[in-house]
Amino acid sequence: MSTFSQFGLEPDVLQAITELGYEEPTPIQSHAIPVALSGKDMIGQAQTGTGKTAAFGIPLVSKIQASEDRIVTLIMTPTRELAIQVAEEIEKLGRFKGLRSLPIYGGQDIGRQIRGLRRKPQIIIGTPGRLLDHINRKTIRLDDVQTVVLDEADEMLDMGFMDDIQSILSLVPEQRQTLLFSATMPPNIQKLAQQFLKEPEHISMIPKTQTTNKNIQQFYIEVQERMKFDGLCRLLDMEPPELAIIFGRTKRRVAELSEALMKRGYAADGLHGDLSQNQRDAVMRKFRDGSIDVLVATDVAARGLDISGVTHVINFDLPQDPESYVHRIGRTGRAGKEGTSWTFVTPREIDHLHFIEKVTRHRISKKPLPTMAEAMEGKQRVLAERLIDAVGSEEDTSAFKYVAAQLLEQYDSVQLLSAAMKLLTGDKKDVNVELTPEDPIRSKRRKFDGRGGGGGRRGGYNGGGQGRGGYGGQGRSGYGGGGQGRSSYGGQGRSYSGGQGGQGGGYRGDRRDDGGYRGGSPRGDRRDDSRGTRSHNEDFVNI
Ligand SMILES: Nc1ncnc2c1ncn2[C@@H]1O[C@H](COP(=O)(O)OP(=O)(O)OP(=O)(O)O)[C@@H](O)[C@H]1O
Ligand SMILES: [Mg+2]
Repeated sequence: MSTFSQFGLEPDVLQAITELGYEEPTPIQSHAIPVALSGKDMIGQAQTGTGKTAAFGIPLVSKIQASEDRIVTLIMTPTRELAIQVAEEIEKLGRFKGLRSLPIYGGQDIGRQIRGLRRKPQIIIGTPGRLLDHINRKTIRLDDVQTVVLDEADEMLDMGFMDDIQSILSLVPEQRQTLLFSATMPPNIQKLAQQFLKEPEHISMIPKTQTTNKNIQQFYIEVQERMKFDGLCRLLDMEPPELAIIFGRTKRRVAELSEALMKRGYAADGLHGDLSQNQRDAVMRKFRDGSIDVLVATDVAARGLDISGVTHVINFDLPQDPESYVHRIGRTGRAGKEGTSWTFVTPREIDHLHFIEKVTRHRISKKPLPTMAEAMEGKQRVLAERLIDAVGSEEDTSAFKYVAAQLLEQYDSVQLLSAAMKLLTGDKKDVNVELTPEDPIRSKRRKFDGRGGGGGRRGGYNGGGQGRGGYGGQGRSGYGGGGQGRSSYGGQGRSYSGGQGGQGGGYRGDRRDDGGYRGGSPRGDRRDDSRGTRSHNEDFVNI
């Protein structure tokens, strides 16, 4: 068993780790911490919810002196909520050392950020757009940065941040350490890695057999578009979640769906890029403290968010690409906990679902749409539990006792209790709800021959291939860069499992699809045209 003390960390950092409740390092932490401490560039890949934040957070707080009064570490994340969350974890890791960190993200008052910068933080955690804003205003200087972390690096590319990242990194000294993390590493990450990393060590803890987290039970339901909403209500009733995140395809979809759920009596709210940051913060707060139990969101919530108590993820709309699927469902089943995901698929989208299964190398089990009877049964079970809990609790119900006794004298007890339960359900099944239908996702045509090297324009999906030194290198790299610890990026990586090289990966796919698949530019289909040509900003894409 490995322990945190084996890394030779300072007592202040070890104390912070203990306070966070981390007893032993997760596999990615065991492997990544020594490499990051050594100063090497690194690409770290591990499944969702397995502690990648601390895998880069621990070494970077270890390297900073509390007396330092310049920005020496820069962490970039694709979304604001993630910047806030990562900043909180870094703050906790560095607090006994007395380190100062600051999140810098769009939508927050810039004056407030400038005041925060006067405290001379050593660590900045930011989204690219707002970071550039500060750089242009000369409120942030990157001349002294020694370590850069790109969290969710592939998503930043996908959102069109490549130019911004390039501009930002051109201002960071060449002599720096760059770390890149994500649960998924599609081939376009090669471009980023080649440009910004120097002989990176590739550490992948992704097992050959499955890219999604094994703690997540995955189901899908084939359902007509017009039946989705009723299906969703039945699902929520049949298997009431502690907390659930429901993903919709677009901002409009999320707004409509959260509204509709509220109308039907669910404690839900929506999160998407058209809300003000104050609204976004309020929704996240309500979800984290449990005052709502259903968060409806665009892919803005797909990456990195770590909310304890999320038992269910529901893809109301099928995600556009396998990476999005992996990350969305990864909002549950974190830190060793169990989780369940449900995905709605319209009949015309079945091919696309199979494509996701192939790339993630996991069969998603088919389930029938819950029946009304099953939904009702689930609801009744929960109500009965709530009532029994209330009877057993210390709560004072004496004020109702007299009237209860009177009612029981006049009416049948079963009838009375049933009526009370019906009222308690807050059932609003009759409220009319209409959603604008979404077009089905078109399946991307890609080949999965599972043999040979990356013959396609962009190389293989798995980067399997003959070429030495190329992306994908020699090893039988799996999707996203290789089975446990196998070397991918030009053979720089370590091998933890001692695999043999030579064969191409499984679902390689040469990606000679029409129009390219997740290139370096913003996802066309997520673009929100009403915003004109604003670019390089999370507000630009339709999340
Ligand atoms: N060593 C550890 N022991 C116990 N819990 C841990 C440990 N390291 C991290 N955690 C917890 O695991 C959860 C997931 O961590 P984190 O958010 O860093 O995952 P991740 O790998 O970055 O996931 P994602 O790919 O979704 O971003 C967090 O709640 C974190 O506090
Ligand atoms: Mg993360």
